[in-house]
Amino acid sequence: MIKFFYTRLLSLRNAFIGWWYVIRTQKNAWIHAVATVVVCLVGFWLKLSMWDWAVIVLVIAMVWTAEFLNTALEIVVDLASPDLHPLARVGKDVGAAAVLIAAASSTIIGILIMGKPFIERLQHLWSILRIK
Ligand SMILES: Nc1ncnc2c1ncn2[C@@H]1O[C@H](COP(=O)(O)OP(=O)(O)OP(=O)(O)O)[C@@H](O)[C@H]1O
Repeated sequence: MIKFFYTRLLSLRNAFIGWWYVIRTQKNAWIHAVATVVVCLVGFWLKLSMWDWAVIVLVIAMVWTAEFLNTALEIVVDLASPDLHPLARVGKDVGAAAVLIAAASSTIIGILIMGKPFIERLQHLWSILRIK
């Protein structure tokens, strides 16, 4: 039983090492991190509903998952094919496409959920400033 929990703890530790590797080495991950913080701050500011948050968390997780899998793919491709190879290129390009699709669709979903309330909030603020 103790061994079971110990090995689960080790797995968790490995997952965090992988997570830190992505944060440390992938420039795209820095963009995702900034986008994640900005989206969460704006979401709190707009007081999004529970369901809106559920969708936002889902699409944020989708982008991060795509980035993590793409990084894993890049590393395995580099390991298997250190020299240039057309198949290695296709493998990496397809991985990059997955991140692109996740990021683009998340942006659209973010705009659909937060676009209208964000503009309404700005208009509200603007009307308060004009009265003063
Ligand atoms: N071994 C290879 N053989 C052929 N083409 C490759 C190889 N490695 C990389 N490429 C090409 O170079 C591109 C960039 O690959 P690289 O490994 O530098 O990814 P990256 O710059 O880290 O990607 P990202 O910007 O998504 O993090 C790939 O999408 C692919 O088109």
